[in-house]
Amino acid sequence: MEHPIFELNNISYIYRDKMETTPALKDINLSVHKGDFVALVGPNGSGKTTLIKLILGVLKLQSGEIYINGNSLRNFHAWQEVGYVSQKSNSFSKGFPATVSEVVLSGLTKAKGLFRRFGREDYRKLDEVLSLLNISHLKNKNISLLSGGQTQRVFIARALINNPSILVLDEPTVGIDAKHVKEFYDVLFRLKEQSVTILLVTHDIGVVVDHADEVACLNEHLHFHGTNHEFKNLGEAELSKIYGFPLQLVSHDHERACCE
Ligand SMILES: Nc1ncnc2c1ncn2[C@@H]1O[C@H](COP(=O)(O)OP(=O)(O)OP(=O)(O)O)[C@@H](O)[C@H]1O
Repeated sequence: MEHPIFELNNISYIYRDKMETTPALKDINLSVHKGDFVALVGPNGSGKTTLIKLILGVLKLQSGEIYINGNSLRNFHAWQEVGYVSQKSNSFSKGFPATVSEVVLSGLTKAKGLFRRFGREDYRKLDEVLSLLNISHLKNKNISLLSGGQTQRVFIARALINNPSILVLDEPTVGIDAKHVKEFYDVLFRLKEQSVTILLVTHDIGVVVDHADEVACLNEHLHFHGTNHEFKNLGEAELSKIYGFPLQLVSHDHERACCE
């Protein structure tokens, strides 16, 4: 098997301030391979954001190692390899005077620096990602005029314009209606076909298990990491143990939903 696109080895993290210490992650080991779509799930306060901040280099590693494409994060500079779409992307556009093209091209500043001019290859790449996300027709539109689902695609395109090996998405379907949630998963499916590795943080476990290849369940420890089929077969007792309250996966209308 190929070596993992990213690998977490014995990651632990504790928040410390003058008053208290809060353990957030304990001994996390996780390997993700090229083209995998992994859903990272867990209850509130289970360490998902902390883990993402460590992967994105926003928080400094305290113990353990993270490798991206075989390179240790401790001396990692190739941040254009890691695309990130935050939960807040949807609210970003309100009143922001920029076109879709400008927002997507701004994703290149990670690689090119703030004041570099864009060249022919940049515009070719822009057209490619807009087409991949079916938003070519919105190219010259002002971002503030887009719907939530369209805005979300623009920010995915912005993350993809650097050709990242990994795309990290933090709660991307919050505030998006059912139709756009479906379209969103269609987009992820297309990205997967292009061998983009996806790490999706979500509370929406009922929907995501039908789309992701693998599910990783966090609650300070990594309680489970396996295929979506293995996750669906977890018993009520195991799920409730991870979440800390009674929980089961139920099916209706061919979709699975998560209920207390
Ligand atoms: N800056 C911080 N200072 C101190 N403790 C923190 C800080 N950020 C998070 N924590 C604590 O670390 C633990 C993990 O938090 P984290 O935000 O990673 O969880 P999460 O799974 O992303 O939660 P949610 O689903 O609610 O967004 C929690 O106990 C939280 O209170």
